[in-house]
Amino acid sequence: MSGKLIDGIAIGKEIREEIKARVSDLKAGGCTPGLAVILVGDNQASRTYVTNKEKSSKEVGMKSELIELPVSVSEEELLGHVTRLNNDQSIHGILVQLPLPTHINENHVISAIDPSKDVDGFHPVNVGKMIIGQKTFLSCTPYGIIKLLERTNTEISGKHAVIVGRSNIVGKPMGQLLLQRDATVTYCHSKTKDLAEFTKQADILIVAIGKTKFVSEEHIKKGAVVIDVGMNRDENGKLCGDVDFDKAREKASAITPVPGGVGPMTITMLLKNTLHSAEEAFKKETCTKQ
Ligand SMILES: Nc1nc(=O)c2c([nH]1)NC[C@@H]1CN(c3ccc(C(=O)N[C@@H](CCC(=O)O)C(=O)O)cc3)C=[N+]21
Repeated sequence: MSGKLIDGIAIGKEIREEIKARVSDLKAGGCTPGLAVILVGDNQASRTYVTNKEKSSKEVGMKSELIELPVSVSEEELLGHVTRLNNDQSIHGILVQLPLPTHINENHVISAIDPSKDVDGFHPVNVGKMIIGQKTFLSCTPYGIIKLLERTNTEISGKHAVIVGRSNIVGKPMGQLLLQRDATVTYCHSKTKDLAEFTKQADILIVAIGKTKFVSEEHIKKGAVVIDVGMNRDENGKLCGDVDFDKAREKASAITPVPGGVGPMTITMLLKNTLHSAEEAFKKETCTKQ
């Protein structure tokens, strides 16, 4: 057996076409959705993601503002930029690219973003709303994975979802979103004993640990849907996931590749959240005329 490929590029493109149409409606009403991205330092990987985000936002007709700050920037100065963007009516989404240099407290920065512009869904208020099922910005990667499952008609209700990884931005919110959709959820992490015993029970296996080809056929139940959130570089500098794709595909019924799986969906959901924020501003008549 060879599992079906879950094509994040194609599904992302479909959703971005829908976003583009709605952006065009908003612009016809005089409101241009605006996304601001703050990039601190010059980490090459971060720069690549940020460039992709800018390109994609322009493609759907949004305004994109990149604020580049030196690695030596103080927390106070960074917070000053956040405050300025909070008060800028032409900006509907603010993203501070993580990780930040160690002399800056990430929690301070995330908490300073106006929750109504927190298109990453990282602000404690939005995380809280997400957990209790209130409408809010959902963290882009887990949200994108839900869309991948929905658009491939993967049943979630009653299924056993096993999440490997418990980060605040992927693993934890992922489990909550699946729980809301009536999955039975198991979290595994670096201290889990006998990982394969758990992952082999998964109908839906989500892997977000950041270790190249860590998960392989011995971890996977026949017919499982496998979602690879990993973004690693192998010894040749080639982008690869946390899952040994070729071996895992033999057992999976469907699987995401890296690249071309979860990554393009993350960016798409960021645009969707930004659109949403602009639509709310438009309704409240606080979206400035461009
Ligand atoms: N505040 C914040 N929000 C984020 O959403 C955020 C962040 N910080 N820090 C870094 C991570 C990483 N991330 C990715 C987004 C898209 C791709 C993506 O599009 N990947 C392509 C390949 C890109 C390539 O070729 O290098 C793919 O998988 O097909 C990857 C990674 C968002 N992040």
